[in-house]
Amino acid sequence: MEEQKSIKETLQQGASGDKTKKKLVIKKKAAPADEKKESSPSAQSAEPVKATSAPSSDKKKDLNELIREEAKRQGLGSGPQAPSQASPIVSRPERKPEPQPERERPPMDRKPESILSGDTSSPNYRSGGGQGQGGGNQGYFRKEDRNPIVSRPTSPRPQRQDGQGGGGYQGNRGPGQGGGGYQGNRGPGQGGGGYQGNRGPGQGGGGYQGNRGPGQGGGGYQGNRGPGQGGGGYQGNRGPGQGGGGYQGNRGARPIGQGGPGGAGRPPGDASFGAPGGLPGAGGASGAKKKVFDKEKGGREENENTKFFKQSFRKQKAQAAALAAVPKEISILENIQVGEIAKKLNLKPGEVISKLMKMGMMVTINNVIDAETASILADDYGCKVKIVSLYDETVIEEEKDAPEDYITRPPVVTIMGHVDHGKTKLLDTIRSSRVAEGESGGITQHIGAYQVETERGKIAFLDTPGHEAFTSMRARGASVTDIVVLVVAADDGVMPQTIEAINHAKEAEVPIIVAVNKIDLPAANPEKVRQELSNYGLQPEEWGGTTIFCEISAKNNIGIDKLLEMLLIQAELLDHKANPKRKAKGTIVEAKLDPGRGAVATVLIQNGTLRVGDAFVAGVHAGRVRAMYDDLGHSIREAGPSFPALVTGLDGVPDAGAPFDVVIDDKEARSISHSRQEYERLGQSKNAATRVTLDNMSEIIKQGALKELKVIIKADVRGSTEAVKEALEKLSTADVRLNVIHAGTGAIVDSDIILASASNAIVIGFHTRANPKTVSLAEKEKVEIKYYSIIYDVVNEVKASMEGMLEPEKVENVIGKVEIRDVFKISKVGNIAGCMVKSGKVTKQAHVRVISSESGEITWEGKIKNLKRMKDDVADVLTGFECGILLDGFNDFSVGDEIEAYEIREIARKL
Ligand SMILES: Nc1nc2c(ncn2[C@@H]2O[C@H](COP(=O)(O)OP(=O)(O)OP(=O)(O)O)[C@@H](O)[C@H]2O)c(=O)[nH]1
Repeated sequence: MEEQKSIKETLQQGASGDKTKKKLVIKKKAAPADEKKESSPSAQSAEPVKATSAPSSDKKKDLNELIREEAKRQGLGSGPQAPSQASPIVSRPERKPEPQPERERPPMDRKPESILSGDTSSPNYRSGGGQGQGGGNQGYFRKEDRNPIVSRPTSPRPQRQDGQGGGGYQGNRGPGQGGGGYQGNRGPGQGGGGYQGNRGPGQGGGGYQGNRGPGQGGGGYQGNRGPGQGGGGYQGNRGPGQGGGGYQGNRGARPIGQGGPGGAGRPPGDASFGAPGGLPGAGGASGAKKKVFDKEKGGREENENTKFFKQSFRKQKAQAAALAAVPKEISILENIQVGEIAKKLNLKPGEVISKLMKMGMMVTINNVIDAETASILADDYGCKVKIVSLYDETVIEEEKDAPEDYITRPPVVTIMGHVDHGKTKLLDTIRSSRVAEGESGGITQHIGAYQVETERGKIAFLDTPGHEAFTSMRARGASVTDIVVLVVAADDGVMPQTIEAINHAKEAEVPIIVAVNKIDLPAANPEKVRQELSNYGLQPEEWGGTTIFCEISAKNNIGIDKLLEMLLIQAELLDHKANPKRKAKGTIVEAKLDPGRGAVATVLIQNGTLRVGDAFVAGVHAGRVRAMYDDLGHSIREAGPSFPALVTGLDGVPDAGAPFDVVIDDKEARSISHSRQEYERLGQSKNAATRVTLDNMSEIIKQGALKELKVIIKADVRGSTEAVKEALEKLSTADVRLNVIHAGTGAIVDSDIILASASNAIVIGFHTRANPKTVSLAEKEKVEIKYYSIIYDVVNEVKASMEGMLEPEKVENVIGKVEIRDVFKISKVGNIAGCMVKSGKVTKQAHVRVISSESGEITWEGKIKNLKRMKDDVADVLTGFECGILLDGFNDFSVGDEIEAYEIREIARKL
């Protein structure tokens, strides 16, 4: 009773504004141990009936009376009243009594003053209305108590779904609900304590909350309300979109979207306690409490709670809206900037950045992520990622044209086959025979492609060594060839590159015509070729298959006409059409920087007609046709479908296989070129991750992503090529096949790199090197070139790589390049190379290799015996200085050869 007295005193004092006795309330926390026990869940659990009729009910009665009394004193009325009455309590909804258990009065720990003053900061704040408990603020409990208001531990809890927490009676509910206090049957996503009526999903907050629509949050008493409201404190019945803490009356009269704690007589959105908008007469009473409320800690909490609820609600709402806007599929390049993918996903960059951070990636808006990361990210938003090429990403809109304008165009033919089987000779024979037929006039020049005219019609040939043109174009996703002529030497039969060519053609779904070449040779065995090719799915027509075989001799011009005829018959069957009336569209066959004319490109027109003056985009470059030539050097004004034209007027050298499109004007051309260059820059780092190297090989094998290790071997002599090839092929295991896709002699050249790039292969140079241009191409394409001089090293290293047991890597660091400008023969000493250091430096201690200026091959490797500058022995000589070099045991060098100086460093492998 002493305690009750204290409370009463407190209430009275609180109402009169005297704050000196507030400490009395705090005393409540130190309630007698037995009383505490009674109200504790465990005690209630043991004796539920007793618990409900325990002395606490007396306390409750007294307390209720006190509160009513106080409420009356303040003119707030009691019990459920009509909303028209000028009292916040009056405006509470009438609730039908829920089938609730009897309640136990909670321990009191809040300051009554704050209750009376409208402080509903505690999420557990509850005010009655249901169960005939009358109006007035009644019942409050500490957060820690969880559910002191309704403690029915023995009441069987109705079945509920996952994610529900909180004590006290809780009706059937959906998932994700938490909070204490009585809570009626509710939808998912609700949290909060205190009595909460039947509600829709997405509600949170504590305290009494009437039956409400979805999306509401906030603590304190909140009447029946429309959707989208948040905020704490007492809030009357209101329209949608209103939030705010503190007491807020019925807001029917206020505009939608009000927030902030309410306040007496304040305008909407005012951040303080106020009167219910639209309810006359309440302003005075509530306004009197304003000061108290503001100074109370509870007020601050209220604001914080309100802010929190509002923020989290807004966040949820924004997230839901954002998710709805994410497309089902996006297309990206292999690499994409964070900002760019956010744009494509219709999300804010911040959202994407935080998602990536959750995935363990610290990124900024400008960072680039790879396609795999992008896919995982997009997948989280239910969006699929399609990886496209640079040119797909910057598609140039197709011109609409009439079907009746389409006419049959000449076929485009690529010649492919194994090395030395006669591809070049065949092309030469076809071309020279035509030139000989009297078409000469201009200066014949090699432009990489040409058209020939036969009695039956025209044929365009791509005049570049088969694999290089075909593969580089395929590597860039271009498909220009209609028919492949597979040249197989009748005396040699099917060889690795023959098979490679078949596979390339099959992959590109291009029909093959076989030209069995060199039938003039005595060793020719065309039947054997037929037999061998049958094993690769090329059944000759005469054997009941579908493949046309032509026996020819490119050298002696035998069977060439027949071959051309067969090509045209095949073309008729394919019936490729094009519209010469539309803007030109084609593919770059080859391009280079011409000293006199700048960048020039051979363009194979695939559709439309190209004219001098047309603005165009070629790959990542823009231009305007300044001049055009045919393969004979004749200046031409226009070029129609299947015509290969040499074009000048480009602002850069495009890649072979890049698309060529005529656009409206220079401005459009420059704009497309600019975006492509941007995308290209972003994509530069992409290859590193996907290319196979000796370092990452075992990891890729382990991931199961590598079933076949492709290798290109280049060696100084044919014997070495075969030996290395044989030794490497033996390394094939059940899991990984080692496939030498190309083995040749001579220096490593661009076409090796292009093939390696298209096939994801590594290049092995055995006693041979790549020239600087090829090295930079390899760097650009991220193709690994490994040099060896001992076959044992090649085998061991590749084997170790496949098994993931690499020794520390010996890294060769080229420190300088020296050109031999003179050779001095000195008897008994040997030949002294009179040199100029072209780059870096040469040191006495360095390893050196001599590279032949003629073949590009390494002719010797070893150490320097003597390094002299003028007459002095020196330790090193720097760029731009002359020096004399005596090699340790090698004299067979010539003027023009290069000496490469290098160091060898050992570094640990990073697998
Ligand atoms: N006897 C004979 N020799 C031929 C014939 N066709 C080509 N050759 C010879 O075979 C050799 C190789 O011919 P190329 O045309 O260079 O062969 P390729 O397939 O283009 O070779 P790569 O460009 O190295 O791939 C040359 O010496 C030609 O003269 C032919 O029909 N008969």
